[in-house]
Amino acid sequence: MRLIIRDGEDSASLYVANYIVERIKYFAPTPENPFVLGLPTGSSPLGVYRILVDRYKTGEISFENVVTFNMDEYIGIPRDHPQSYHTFMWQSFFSHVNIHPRNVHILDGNAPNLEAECIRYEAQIKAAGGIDLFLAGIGEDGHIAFNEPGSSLASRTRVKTLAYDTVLANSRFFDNDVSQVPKMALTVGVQTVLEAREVVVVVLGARKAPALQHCIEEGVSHMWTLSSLQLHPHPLIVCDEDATLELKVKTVKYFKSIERVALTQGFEQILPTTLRTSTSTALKKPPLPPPTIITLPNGDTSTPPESASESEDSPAIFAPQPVKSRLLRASSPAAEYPLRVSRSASPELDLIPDRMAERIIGGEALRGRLTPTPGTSRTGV
Ligand SMILES: N[C@@H]1[C@@H](O)[C@H](O)[C@@H](COP(=O)(O)O)O[C@@H]1O
Repeated sequence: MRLIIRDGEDSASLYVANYIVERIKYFAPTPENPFVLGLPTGSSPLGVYRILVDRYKTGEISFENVVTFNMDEYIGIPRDHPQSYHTFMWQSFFSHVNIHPRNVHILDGNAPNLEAECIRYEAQIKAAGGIDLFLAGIGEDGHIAFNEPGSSLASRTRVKTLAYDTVLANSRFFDNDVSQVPKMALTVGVQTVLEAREVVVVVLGARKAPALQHCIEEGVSHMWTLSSLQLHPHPLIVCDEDATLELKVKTVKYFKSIERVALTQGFEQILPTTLRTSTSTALKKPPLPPPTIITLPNGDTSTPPESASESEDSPAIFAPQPVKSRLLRASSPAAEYPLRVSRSASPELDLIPDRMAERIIGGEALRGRLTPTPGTSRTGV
């Protein structure tokens, strides 16, 4: 985990914007090998977007070959609603730079089949070669995207109910009227974020201080989903002084000293650029075969999510790699840990057999009162 602390919002935003510009420029994206950028909404990234727009206007950076995927979108408000994330992104950023509309991806919170929309989104990310850099903000409850407390750390893009704290916090954008705030959203999952080659989080202001403290100083917890970044190989959090208010003095000094020492040694507190991003197309994932169309129970069609078998095969670490933890790769725990017994057709008997009774002297009488053996009936127990 790298934590960069700046005096205020402006200097923190400047750091993040410079960082993104550097990443894109070094990557030297082309139409065949675009830079894939994950993007957030909220007030935290606004300063970053402003600087990126300025840099574009001065000719320093081009978004011609940048593909974007937004983190989330409300369900049920019109796409052109002033507070939709579509509106936010076009007003704050996309309209001011040379990005191709076809390269912009934002979840459709009005899709006729929301689950199919989520599956499609994951497939689009995979087809783009994965996300090179995911920029994020956080909620006051430590959520990343809309992965509210209690979200699975193996979650993927899905429909999510918003926590009351989030509805309350976001009511400032809806005339402070909680009743107007959508209660559900589509969001990329924690796992979707962790699979980005690099994650950069901007955390501003005292109201984010408790969340930052939990995520930096405490353990990984589904109650503070940003803390999952502790499992990512290349996470960077950039915050202002106010956001550090709940951190121990020792923690703040430690992270500041790392940056200072790195600078006095003549390098930034980042991995060598050549290790982080490559201009070689060979390092990108190969294009996917045409997606298989599946028919959902309600008759809609969609593409299936890819199995978790990929990404084991790159021996050289040239670019930031997706998380390989077995736990975090488990898109389906049931598939990851198959039962050794054949599963019963009856849900009542669909349990792992417990043969403890066999090990208890005189346990015959107990047999059947413990977890049933598949194929036997509980009748008469
Ligand atoms: N879904 C978004 C998050 O992605 C964002 O990080 C958060 C913080 O917003 P702000 O930066 O305005 O505090 O707002 C919403 O909940």
